[in-house]
Amino acid sequence: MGTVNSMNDIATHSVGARLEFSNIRKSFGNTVSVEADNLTIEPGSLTVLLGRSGCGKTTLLNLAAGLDFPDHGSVSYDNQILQGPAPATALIFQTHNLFPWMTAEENVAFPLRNQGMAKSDAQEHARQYLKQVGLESFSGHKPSQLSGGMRQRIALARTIATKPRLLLLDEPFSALDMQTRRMMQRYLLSVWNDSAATILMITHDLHEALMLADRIALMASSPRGHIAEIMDIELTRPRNPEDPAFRAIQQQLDRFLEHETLLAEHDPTLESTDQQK
Ligand SMILES: Nc1ncnc2c1ncn2[C@@H]1O[C@H](COP(=O)(O)OP(=O)(O)OP(=O)(O)O)[C@@H](O)[C@H]1O
Repeated sequence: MGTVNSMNDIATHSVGARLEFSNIRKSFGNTVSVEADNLTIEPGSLTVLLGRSGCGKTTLLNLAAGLDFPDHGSVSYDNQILQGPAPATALIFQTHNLFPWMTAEENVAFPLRNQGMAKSDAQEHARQYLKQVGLESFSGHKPSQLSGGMRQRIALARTIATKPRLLLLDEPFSALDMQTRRMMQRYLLSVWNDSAATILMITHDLHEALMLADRIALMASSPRGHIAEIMDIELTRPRNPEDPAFRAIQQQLDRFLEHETLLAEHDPTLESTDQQK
């Protein structure tokens, strides 16, 4: 579930957070999960992390959220080293984490009420955000009465309603059907345009990465979690998958992932570690 740490976080921030990973290394036992020399996520940017399964993407996202800490190096948020949960930050995972006993509207209103918003205002806001994800007529339904895709849309509405300065997304749309997925991508882009939030997102979907990102950080499996390359994606928006420039970058990314998969096939330590997950 998204977390926002202070009452002032609501609707008052217009500038996204700046993140900086400096010489970080994070291990679990003997497994190095992430090793990144330097990665800066500029305020208001939309960065996508790409890499094969098990290369350390989620670990990096957890470090950005301040839910975990590097063994070496540091993660800074607006030039302050993170020593606890990152402020004004929301996380969305593949699964939704809605409260099952609450209706869709109550779920979206809950964090707003927590931040001190009056009940009627929170309800009104919740209905507006549900409308934006096409679910206004389901505001009285409980999660169990809705499809997985609808629940994920409510989770996104609930998170966006809190107006985070940093939005961390771990494959948020991977469980959605293609049509809903495209709709959510458009919604995320409009939220990004309107809010100036900084977004750091993991996806395995190259099409999604190229439709959304203004930067793509390619993570390698060997050494695990190493940032192999950072690409600025300068395609004009709205993006067109038929654009030859779009397809050329997609092919380049495809080749990177193919190469990574081949490497992993020849490195049993990478495969066996993944299987432990
Ligand atoms: N809590 C943990 N305990 C032990 N090992 C872990 C832990 N978290 C991650 N790892 C290991 O660190 C490596 C990176 O995991 P991580 O989940 O960050 O990869 P990922 O790129 O997000 O993978 P996926 O795309 O499959 O979600 C893996 O080898 C994983 O097994």
